[in-house]
Amino acid sequence: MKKINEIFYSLQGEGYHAGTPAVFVRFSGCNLKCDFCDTRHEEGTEMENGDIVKAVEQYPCRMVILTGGEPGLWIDSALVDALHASGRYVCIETNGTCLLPENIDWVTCSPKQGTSLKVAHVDEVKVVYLGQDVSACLDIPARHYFLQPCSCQNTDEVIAYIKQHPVWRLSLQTHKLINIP
Ligand SMILES: C[S@@+](CC[C@H](N)C(=O)[O-])C[C@H]1O[C@@H](n2cnc3c(N)ncnc32)[C@H](O)[C@@H]1O
Ligand SMILES: Nc1nc2[nH]cc(C(=O)O)c2c(=O)[nH]1
Ligand code: SF4
Ligand SMILES: [Mg+2]
Repeated sequence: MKKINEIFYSLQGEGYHAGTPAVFVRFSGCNLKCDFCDTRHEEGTEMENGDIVKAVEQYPCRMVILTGGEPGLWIDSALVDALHASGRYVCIETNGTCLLPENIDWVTCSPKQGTSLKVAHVDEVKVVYLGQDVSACLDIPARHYFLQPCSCQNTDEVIAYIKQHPVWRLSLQTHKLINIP
């Protein structure tokens, strides 16, 4: 059984796949307590892998985004296999502190200060930028490096930093700008 906070259909708002229709599976609970966290995730309902796949199958898109809370606390290769068998492309949003199954299609890692990473494979690094030293995040091997303003509040600061350090790209939380989930 896995504890699920919500399953909803929207567009990926952030990072490399921004604009892509996706079903979000939000797992309950997290091992960190980031001051800036914009998500309520503690409440939840217990679901089997089959129930999760059935809920995802209500929607016509190919992309599924496992998020939370911290989905790495819950997920296993059997869930990812079941989503693959249902024809889905499986992405995860993770803080990187958990070992993940290797069959996930796309890993977005958002490292948090003072934590050590256990995630083995990362496609995109996406850091919430609040003026901290982010240079060590570039040591994580990945295909893309994004800085994301905190709740769309400090975009000017993020743009200025990126213009000085052009290995980074801007990720806006576009869903908040257009008022969708
Ligand atoms: C809610 S977290 C869930 C997944 C995982 N726990 C993590 O932190 O990556 C999803 C994404 O939202 C980002 N995030 C959380 N609060 C934010 C905020 N106030 N502004 C911008 N991004 C935020 C996280 O850094 C992460 O990239
Ligand atoms: N539209 C939309 N895109 C997102 N990308 C990552 C999200 C998350 O909370 O993990 C999120 C979210 O909550 N909504
Ligand atoms: S790791 Fe992710 S879900 Fe957990 S508190 Fe931080 S931003 Fe929120
Ligand atoms: Mg969110």
